[in-house]
Amino acid sequence: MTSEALIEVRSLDIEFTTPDGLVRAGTGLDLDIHAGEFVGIVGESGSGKSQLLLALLGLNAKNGRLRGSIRYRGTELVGAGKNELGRIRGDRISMIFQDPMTALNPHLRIGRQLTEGLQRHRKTTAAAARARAVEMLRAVHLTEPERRLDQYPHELSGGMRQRVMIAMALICEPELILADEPTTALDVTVQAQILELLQELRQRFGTAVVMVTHDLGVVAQIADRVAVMYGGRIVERGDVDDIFYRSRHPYTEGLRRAIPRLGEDRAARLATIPGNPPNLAQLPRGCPFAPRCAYHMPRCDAEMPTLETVAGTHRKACFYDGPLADAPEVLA
Ligand SMILES: Nc1ncnc2c1ncn2[C@@H]1O[C@H](COP(=O)(O)OP(=O)(O)OP(=O)(O)O)[C@@H](O)[C@H]1O
Repeated sequence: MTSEALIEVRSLDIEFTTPDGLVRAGTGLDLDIHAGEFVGIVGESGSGKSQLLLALLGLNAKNGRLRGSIRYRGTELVGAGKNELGRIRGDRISMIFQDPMTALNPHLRIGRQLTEGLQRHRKTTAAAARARAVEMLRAVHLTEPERRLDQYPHELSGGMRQRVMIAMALICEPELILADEPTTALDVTVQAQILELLQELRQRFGTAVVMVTHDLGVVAQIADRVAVMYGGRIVERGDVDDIFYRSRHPYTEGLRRAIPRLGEDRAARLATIPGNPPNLAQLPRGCPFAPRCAYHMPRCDAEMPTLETVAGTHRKACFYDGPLADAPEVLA
């Protein structure tokens, strides 16, 4: 892995104008993504993870606005024109979604969908594109790749469709793949296979991956670095071990407790963090996690803590400096 930054996000705000007021899906986001690394972005539903991912591709709703800076190899993406974004999107940076059915066209054969991006971004003959599509389907371990090209998405299982999406995302050999909950819609066994596949392909092609998930356990297995989001902010980030074994943010502690463990009742586990995430249209003045935080202090209601260095590249945005209740715990 090199230390070259592919993406530099600085002071990024992601806002939506709505009848209920301004929705702040992202506030003051700072993040670097280096060539070849696997970055996990974790948080509960509504914490702004998906919007951050979409912002990296300049994809934003009509009522949305980006402020701040996102540089891809030095090129500013905030405010970039359609042509510039179009050149990067699908070619240098591509995306995998949670539900392959929303990204795959049900009326088009797999082969056509796979080769479309290649033919748009590269001058490739139909025969060469088809050969490349077969090669990619092999790379994602789909059996009978030639036959798959002539099939429609509904003829494949959910896991197979996700493999097709990964093949589609990889076909132009992007430098970065953005994956939004790519395994959530799949059953546990297939989930593990897809994660393994992403890891294998990353090593083989040297592609960086940013994966969004609500499950800290998923990124534990696979990520090099992790950013934890809450209320549209990154509240803790660091190496995967910083976040798992040396976490210093009470919210991360809550997420860690919510990781499925063998023999545990799922319903009981999900109740680990009491209360609800904040309404992004009515964020409090202080720390948005304060109302749910077991380490809450009066100062937390008045001021928002900024990301401070814990050690090395480990950062946390929290005024509480003592040990967390489960700090010595090592995950099984
Ligand atoms: N076009 C829009 N207009 C208004 N609000 C929006 C728009 N798009 C997203 N939001 C809001 O932005 C917030 C962050 O959404 P986002 O999808 O990034 O969260 P998330 O952490 O990925 O959660 P999930 O796992 O549910 O997707 C949500 O409250 C959502 O309602």
